[in-house]
Amino acid sequence: MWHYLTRGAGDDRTVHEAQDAWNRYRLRPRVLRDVTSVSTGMQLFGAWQTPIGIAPTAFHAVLHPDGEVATATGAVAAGAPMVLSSRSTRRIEDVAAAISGPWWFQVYLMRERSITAALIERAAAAGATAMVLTADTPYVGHRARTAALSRPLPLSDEQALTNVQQHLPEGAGDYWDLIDQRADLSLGDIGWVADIAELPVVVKGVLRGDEAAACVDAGADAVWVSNHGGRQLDRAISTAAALPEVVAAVAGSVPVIVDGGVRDGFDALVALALGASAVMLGRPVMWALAAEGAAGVTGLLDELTAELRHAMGLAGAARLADLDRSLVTGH
Ligand SMILES: Cc1cc2nc3c(=O)[nH]c(=O)nc-3n(C[C@H](O)[C@H](O)[C@H](O)COP(=O)(O)O)c2cc1C
Ligand SMILES: O=C(O)C(=O)c1ccccc1
Repeated sequence: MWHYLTRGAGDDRTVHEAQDAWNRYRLRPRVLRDVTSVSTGMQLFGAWQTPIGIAPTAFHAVLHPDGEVATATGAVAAGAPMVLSSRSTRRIEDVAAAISGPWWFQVYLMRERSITAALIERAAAAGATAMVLTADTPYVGHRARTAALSRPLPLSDEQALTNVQQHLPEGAGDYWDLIDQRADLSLGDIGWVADIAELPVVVKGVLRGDEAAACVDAGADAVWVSNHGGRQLDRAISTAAALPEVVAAVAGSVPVIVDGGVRDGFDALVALALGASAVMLGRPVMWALAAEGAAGVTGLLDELTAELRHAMGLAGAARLADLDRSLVTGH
């Protein structure tokens, strides 16, 4: 499990660079601003108390007996956005029941489109307020080092198939093939997801300005700068390096979200000042879930949010809207 979570594709070059890349920026604080009360409140396909949220990650039942239900419970208590993975080990409806407010659903296009469509419909019916289409995984990254080190995940077929079982065609032989990733996903799929869900679509896994602009032209309602935590294309650039180019290219037409190597409130502050509207956490949520369940997830999100709030005040920003590009230098 440790290897599955921590490592990435190839030689882990992209994984190793992720955290250092945020640390290459430095802050240019404002002074003599009233920072008596600092708010981290944020609106993005829902209203939240913090712009620090939960990136979609697979198979939470391996980390905690309550799986994604515990993660969702932890997110709600922190007022943080949560993105539920297509590879959730808890039923979409059961996770949604743990959340009274908004949440987002991550879409993997599976080989059998009708299964993906059914998951999208169920998520929308259960109260999701946005769809996150993962674009960087036409097939899963080559994780040879992990494979050499790891044993199979302690995950039963029943857990892995929780959400798809009911949609498998009668007598389907190789169902693993039906739910595997599609390699032919395209810009047209943004509209495909939007039409089924009747909800905004975020495209996750964008690392270039021109690609972000193409997504917006194709109807994306937000773009999410991500290299999938270094698990897809090794030697892909860091998200800290890619973010400014993407922000410049979309020029305020849609919100930009970012993840990858964000580990404290200062990383979050840098990302928000560079123009991100929200900053998402992958692995840290999994550590917190494994260690302390829902309370661990809330504790993690609260701690990073408190750190962000304190740093915002010292940088002279009382609201997220006060954060701008002039606050950061470097890279
Ligand atoms: C174990 C693991 C499973 C993941 N599963 C998914 C997934 O199901 N869907 C998806 O879009 N991204 C998935 N991701 C990528 C995350 O959403 C996110 O992009 C990445 O973890 C962010 O980097 P960080 O872990 O450094 O915070 C996964 C990442 C990890 C570590
Ligand atoms: O491991 C991953 O990063 C991931 O996104 C994934 C893809 C397919 C199945 C499970 C997880």
